[in-house]
Amino acid sequence: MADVKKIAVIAGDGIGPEVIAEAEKVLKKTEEVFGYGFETEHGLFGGIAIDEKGTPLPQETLDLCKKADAVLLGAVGGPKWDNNSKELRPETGLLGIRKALGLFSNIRPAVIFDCLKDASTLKPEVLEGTDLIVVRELTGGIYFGEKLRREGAHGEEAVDTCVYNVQEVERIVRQAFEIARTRRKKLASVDKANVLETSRLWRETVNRIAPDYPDVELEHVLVDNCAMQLLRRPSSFDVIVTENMFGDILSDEAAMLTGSIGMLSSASLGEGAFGLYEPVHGSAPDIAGQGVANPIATILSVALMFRLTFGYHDAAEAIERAVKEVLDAGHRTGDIAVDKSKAIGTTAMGDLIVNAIRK
Ligand SMILES: NC(=O)C1=CN([C@@H]2O[C@H](COP(=O)(O)OP(=O)(O)OC[C@H]3O[C@@H](n4cnc5c(N)ncnc54)[C@H](O)[C@@H]3O)[C@@H](O)[C@H]2O)C=CC1
Ligand SMILES: CC(C)CC(=O)C(=O)O
Ligand SMILES: [Mg+2]
Repeated sequence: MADVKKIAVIAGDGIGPEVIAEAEKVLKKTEEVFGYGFETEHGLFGGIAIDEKGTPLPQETLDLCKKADAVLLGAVGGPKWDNNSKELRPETGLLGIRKALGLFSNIRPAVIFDCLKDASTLKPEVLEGTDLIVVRELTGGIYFGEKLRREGAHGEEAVDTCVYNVQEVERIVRQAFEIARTRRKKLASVDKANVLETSRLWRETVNRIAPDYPDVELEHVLVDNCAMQLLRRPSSFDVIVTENMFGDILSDEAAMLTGSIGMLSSASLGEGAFGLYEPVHGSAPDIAGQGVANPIATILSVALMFRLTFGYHDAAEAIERAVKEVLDAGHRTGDIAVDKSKAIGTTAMGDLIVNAIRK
């Protein structure tokens, strides 16, 4: 058996534990089929950690993640904690873990499975050939800038500050150029440089380093236009690099090209091989506890973990092949089913994929 990899599993809230259970079955099956060794340890995180430990990100959970080779995360949040103070919000734990682990780069691939074209709200001919990656800056920008409430001339005011420095922009943009080099060699840098100073710094930085990547075709796209072009000509995008909030919003939009946000996986990376892997979706309180969530985003996040952190390309391919095989055979969870009456549940979808994993 290859050396045992330590994986910290933090399932979180809502559908988090439901989709993580299926991803863990996939881990186990790849152990059996490929002989890789995994040691998983669970940590409390998000709303459940607030309830049990009084904080969304307990120190022991952070320590568990730091000791691990990779982290598998479900999702956090829910109405129960929506009116809590900032420190006691599950989402604060999510931002905190990304920052504490130095995960500045969030990679979100949106790949269309041919057999799911009818599940998208877009016409199949618009989707034809769509295969893009959103590279989202993850530890800067308005989500992390100073926030305050104050009394203004017209009553209470709220302030969110957006800050980016050159180093933060340069490291994510270089990574995006490198990723583009391994693909169709096209990079769209998305900003709002006609209005925002942080975006002007972003664009200047992109233009300064672009000559280092003469083989990559660069376009600058304003974020409002990008939101529109993603629906108009999605197949023309290859790699999209953008700041934290724009990337958050555009990747949810890109998810709908694939048919459902339940399909979109993500990797959050820093300088080394260590990574945190999670679905792009949230805790989906509207369907939590019903056993109907689509586990594919989380299962494909395991494939990303194998490829990007462990270099287990054979197992990553086997998982992706298994997902395709199951979808090609017509199996659908409710979010991607055209005929909802034939939809299967989370566990059934997980079992089908596990059974389809082979060398
Ligand atoms: N990474 C994380 O942990 C994230 C957490 N959140 C949190 O999640 C909570 C809910 O946020 P929403 O805005 O509702 O976004 P959401 O992504 O949880 O749900 C949006 C819609 O997509 C559906 N959906 C999401 N994942 C699905 C899946 N796997 N299978 C089938 N349908 C799925 C939901 O049922 C819902 O209708 C909030 O507390 C939010 O802060 C939101 C986004 C990311
Ligand atoms: C707390 C939010 C930033 C979570 C989210 O929407 C995301 O990371 O996609
Ligand atoms: Mg989001």
